[in-house]
Amino acid sequence: TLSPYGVHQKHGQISNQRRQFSNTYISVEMDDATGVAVMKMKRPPVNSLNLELLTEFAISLEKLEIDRGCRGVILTSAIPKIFSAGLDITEMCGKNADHYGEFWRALQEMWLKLYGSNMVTIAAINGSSPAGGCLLAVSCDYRIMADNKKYTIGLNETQLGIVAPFWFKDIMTDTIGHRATERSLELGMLYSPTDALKIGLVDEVVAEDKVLSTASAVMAQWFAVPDHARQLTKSMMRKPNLDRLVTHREADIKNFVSFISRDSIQKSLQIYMEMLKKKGS
Ligand SMILES: CCC/C=C/C(=O)SCCNC(=O)CCNC(=O)[C@H](O)C(C)(C)COP(=O)([O-])OP(=O)([O-])OC[C@H]1O[C@@H](n2cnc3c(N)ncnc32)[C@H](O)[C@@H]1OP(=O)([O-])[O-]
Repeated sequence: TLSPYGVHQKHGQISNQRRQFSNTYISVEMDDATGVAVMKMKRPPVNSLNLELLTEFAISLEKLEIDRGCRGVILTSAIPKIFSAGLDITEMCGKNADHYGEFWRALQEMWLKLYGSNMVTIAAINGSSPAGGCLLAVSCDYRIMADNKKYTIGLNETQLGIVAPFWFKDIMTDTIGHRATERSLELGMLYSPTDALKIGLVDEVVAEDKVLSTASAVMAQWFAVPDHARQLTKSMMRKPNLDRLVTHREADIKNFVSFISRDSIQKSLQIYMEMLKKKGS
């Protein structure tokens, strides 16, 4: 009952169809022949992660997780030149404490689903990927970035006067090591694809038009390993980080809400937003 990619039989027959579902900000194309879903973020102009996008992201992943035909997800962007600009700064500015709490909880939820997924997750980074965009990429099993020196990736939070929480830091440390993370996070560094490859922040840099095809080829390699063995290994590697957030989830929300509500932090974010708008005009 297994195809060459190990696709399970569903409803008694192997289906050879592409299925699509689309929300406002996320579209998913599921290929039943390969067991691979391509999940695209589509929130112009820069795929900034607002509450709705984060919620749709978590729901879409959950749907794929329970879909027995789906073994892997390629995460990418429908917007040229931008993977994701990270958290939507307007969600963290001028709102009330309840809103900040709800927003942070949605971010945690999305991350627990993505980082904790049983599926093979591959980030096809087809554009810039700062802060929360980098978090998405680093939470996947494998990262392929488009070779364009205008694109950058990294956790640049300190440049905005804000601080990446412990769970961003933990997975960055697991990816590039303690010393590189310390320097990178303190300085809020953004790396070109070549530099990101050098420090191991991405696994491969390929021509822009080869990002998706490379992701499919890498997926086939990961599918060659029996699912149960790969999944148990992934869980063994990632469980401590997942447990740490689950255990400290409420404290993490409280911490974010009190930090982001400070006048000085609100001022920093406003100045950063004005700078972004000036640059764009
Ligand atoms: C608490 C700790 C955790 C925090 C984690 C985070 O992720 S913090 C987030 C850290 N993230 C960053 O530091 C990334 C900041 N963004 C950038 O560096 C660049 O936008 C870019 C390189 C992603 C794209 O460059 P480009 O030249 O292609 O595009 P452009 O620059 O011309 O922008 C177009 C429009 O989008 C707007 N807008 C942009 N980003 C955001 C946002 N995150 N949110 C909201 N809005 C945003 C921008 O103002 C402009 O609006 P306008 O004027 O049309 O009304």
